[in-house]
Amino acid sequence: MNARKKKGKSRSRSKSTVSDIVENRDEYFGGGIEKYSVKISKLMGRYMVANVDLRPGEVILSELPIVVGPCTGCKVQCLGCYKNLEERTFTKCKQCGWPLCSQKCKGIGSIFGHTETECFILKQTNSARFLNYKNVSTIRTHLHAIAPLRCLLLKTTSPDQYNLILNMEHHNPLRQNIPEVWNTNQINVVDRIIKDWGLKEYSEEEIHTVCGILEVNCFEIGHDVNVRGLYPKAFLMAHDCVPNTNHNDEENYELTVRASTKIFQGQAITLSYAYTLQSTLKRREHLLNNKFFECFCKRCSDPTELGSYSSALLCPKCTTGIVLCDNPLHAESTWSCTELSKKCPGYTITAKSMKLLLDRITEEVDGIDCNDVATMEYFLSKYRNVLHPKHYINFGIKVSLSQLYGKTKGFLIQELNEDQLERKIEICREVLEVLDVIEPGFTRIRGVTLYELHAPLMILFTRQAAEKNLSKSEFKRRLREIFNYLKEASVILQFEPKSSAEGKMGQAAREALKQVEEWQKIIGKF
Ligand SMILES: C[S@@+](CC[C@H](N)C(=O)[O-])C[C@H]1O[C@@H](n2cnc3c(N)ncnc32)[C@H](O)[C@@H]1O
Repeated sequence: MNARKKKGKSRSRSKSTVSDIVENRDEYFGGGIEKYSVKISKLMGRYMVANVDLRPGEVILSELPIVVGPCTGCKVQCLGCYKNLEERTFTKCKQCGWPLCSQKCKGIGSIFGHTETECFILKQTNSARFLNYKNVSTIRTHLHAIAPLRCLLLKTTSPDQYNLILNMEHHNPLRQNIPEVWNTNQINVVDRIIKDWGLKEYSEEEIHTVCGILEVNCFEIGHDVNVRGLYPKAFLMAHDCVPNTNHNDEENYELTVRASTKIFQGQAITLSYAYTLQSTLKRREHLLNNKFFECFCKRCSDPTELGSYSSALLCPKCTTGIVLCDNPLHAESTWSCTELSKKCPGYTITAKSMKLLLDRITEEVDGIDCNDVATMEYFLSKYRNVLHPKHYINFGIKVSLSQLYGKTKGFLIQELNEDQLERKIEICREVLEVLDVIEPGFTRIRGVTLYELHAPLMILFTRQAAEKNLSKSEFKRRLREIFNYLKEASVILQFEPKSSAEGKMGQAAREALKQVEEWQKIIGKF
């Protein structure tokens, strides 16, 4: 699961209507000191609401996981630390024979790694005899059973934690009717545990339930590793396509959830289970197939996606009109030109044709090298009369360009000419305009984009200041602008892990800010 409206306007977008609230659930409510309480609605089940007004950046909760394990669809990983083992030499656990990065892996015997109990069970069941080390990639599917096994082992080692897990949503009745989901779990998890390993103390239904709980409630965590974690409280946050929280996890998998915007008392505390930079169609499809519910949030219900135009096309008939989905809550809905004046003779496209068009364009984008600035710019130009400038496909390209200008070979920041610096500024501003709608407030991507924006502004400023082309007031205005972007970037990025790319960017922002503050001392307050 993952994490955002303009500051100060959040109250109007509280997720649950009063009539939707059925009952208060106080069992998660720790003696009045928690910043949230749990309510239950017919639509969403249990969900968190703020007990007090929460400021952007404020910690809502911090907690260790109940269970950590490999994701489904992962590559072959170390059972202790989850390093990808497919592109490196590795070893087998001397006891149980399952893959490890080394006999000294720090995850051996660790509570969120390869525990003694797990090792004992995997050894006792002689489970490694099913692992074909001659064809390593075949081991991938065997790892699907590890996280479910870790949950099941809690039944004896920590019954309280097991009961906490069993209290989570599994959507068995819905998942049972999706063969790809149910049958895959039957083969990779249920049959593996019961038939191959002979662990008959668990029923098929119980194992399917645990699989469902992991699918519905896990957070994707870990740094440079493909890991999922089940947390005792954070799972209670409801989904919203413009969430109001952000989260991070530390080396020890501790998860910290912070408010990304102001959250008013009584408002739902939300995160996005889908990728916010995608279109409504894609997000809703993901939520239905992976989280088993239909999203009816304000963004999904609005053809303009709250003015972010993430799904909008340009009209091929009148060329100025915007083509939007007639009913975004129906995947099969037609799309029409919304130009109301007489300029457009009328344009409608079926859902099927729209899908074909977007699939073709997506294939083209997927073929672009992730460092190829020129081809990305060519793509934007090629589709300038087809895709709305803020369409999610264009937006993805612009996010990449906002970072590539100044960073990639041939486009290093000091090498950029004035036009290229202006282009970086233009793209960063366009990206921020959309982010202010779909990922507002203290969000990682806003922090990064603000930092990216300060850099070309600073270079242009120093070049022009050196040429003495600036009046005193212009000098101060430009410096103030840079200062403000840097300040916000450093505030947002201070919450990122120090060793991460974003954490390092936060550090760089703080250092650049100090330099600007030094100039301020010389030239006076700007
Ligand atoms: C991680 S759980 C959240 C906790 C869950 N509501 C409970 O009572 O255990 C995710 C599930 O909550 C429900 N849910 C969360 N957000 C929702 C939303 N915006 N609309 C409808 N259902 C939602 C869906 O059933 C989803 O599969």
